[in-house]
Amino acid sequence: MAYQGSPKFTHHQCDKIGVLVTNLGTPDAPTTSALRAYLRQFLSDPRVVEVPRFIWWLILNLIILRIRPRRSAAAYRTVWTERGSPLLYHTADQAAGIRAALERKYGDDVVVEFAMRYGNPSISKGLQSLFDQGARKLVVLPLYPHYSAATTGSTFDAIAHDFTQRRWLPEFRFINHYHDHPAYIKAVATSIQRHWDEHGKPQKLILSYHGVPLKYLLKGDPYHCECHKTSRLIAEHLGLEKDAYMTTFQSRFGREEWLQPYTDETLKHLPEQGVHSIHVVCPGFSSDCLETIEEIGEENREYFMEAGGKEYSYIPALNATPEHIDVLVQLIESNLQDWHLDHNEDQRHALASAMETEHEQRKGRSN
Ligand SMILES: C=CC1=C(C)c2cc3[nH]c(cc4nc(cc5[nH]c(cc1n2)c(C)c5CCC(=O)O)C(CCC(=O)O)=C4C)c(C)c3C=C
Ligand SMILES: [Fe+2]
Ligand SMILES: [Fe+2]
Repeated sequence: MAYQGSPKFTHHQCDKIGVLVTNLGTPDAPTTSALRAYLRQFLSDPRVVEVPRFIWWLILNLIILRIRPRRSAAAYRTVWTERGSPLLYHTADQAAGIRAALERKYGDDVVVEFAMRYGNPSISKGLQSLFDQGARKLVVLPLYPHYSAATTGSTFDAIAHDFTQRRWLPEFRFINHYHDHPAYIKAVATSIQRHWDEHGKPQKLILSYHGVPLKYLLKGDPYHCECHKTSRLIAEHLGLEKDAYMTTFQSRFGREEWLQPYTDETLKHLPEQGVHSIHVVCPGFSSDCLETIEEIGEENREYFMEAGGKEYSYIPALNATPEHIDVLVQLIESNLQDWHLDHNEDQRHALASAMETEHEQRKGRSN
């Protein structure tokens, strides 16, 4: 087994802290073939679909990958922009915002990259870039406020898998979740309040989260509980009574039962219960993407209006707003604590040349 080394390392370089910001990933293009490649990688992940491998291989290859890519490509075309997929450019903008903020404070002692769990840019590419820039300590921030084995857990797997191929591992911190972090709660609540200042307050606020199969909750995944906690904290922040808000779960996939209540079914029935004006916010999505822009912004709006709803609006994700960058920088900084940053250039060079000499002498001896 040949482990990948760090050939670019020199003793003159200072140890840097690398920050890898990750997100789910998105297809390279809104085409059937790009969707097939993306969905194959995504849906082959045993963290995402917990069905016995051989049975799932048959279902995936004989049914899903023959039907879904074309349908999903058409959906992606409705949200695609000049900068590509919204998920990709929002994540790129978030990383740029974090990089600028950390650079102001730490100069080039902290380096920042972003990567995607599925598709491009890959996690291994992001890590390689950080190591090439001299990172010897690493903070990974998956942009998922809520922990689920299917998302955060799977991101950890990808990092760990990359590490199994490397010779020199960094010191490593992994941000597990931030669903109840006061700064995150405040940022989401403030964005809702701002939306209300502009558009007025609706009868009900719907907090819609991406669903997962019910069996994941029953097996002990904390995702469901964390989503409910986020909703409660946001409602408390906004001073909402219990009947003024509701937590729902969207983006169901396949036939088995997922977390309930389902967003689409809920919206189809709210008007008959006397609720005609709603705003929907998706606190689990750190960036707008297909599942918010198309599914919540378009599809679910139609369900609600067709059922007799009168007013509907989607409150955008935090994306790369300064308030969101602040939250993410706070999360990262609290994970840098006690990591020594050597700002003293002279001292660093003196130490490095002493080490270089020693290194050369040792090499000389062993020749
Ligand atoms: C098949 C099971 C799926 C599970 C479990 C799942 C969990 C999960 N997903 C997100 C966040 C996102 N998912 C997105 C798209 C998406 N999700 C699934 C399936 C599962 N997700 C599919 C098949 C797709 C692809 C789109 C489609 O074909 O409909 C996205 C958007 C990506 C984009 O490019 O815009 C996000 C974001 C979370 C947070 C989660 C569990 C906690
Ligand atoms: Fe998903
Ligand atoms: Fe729960």
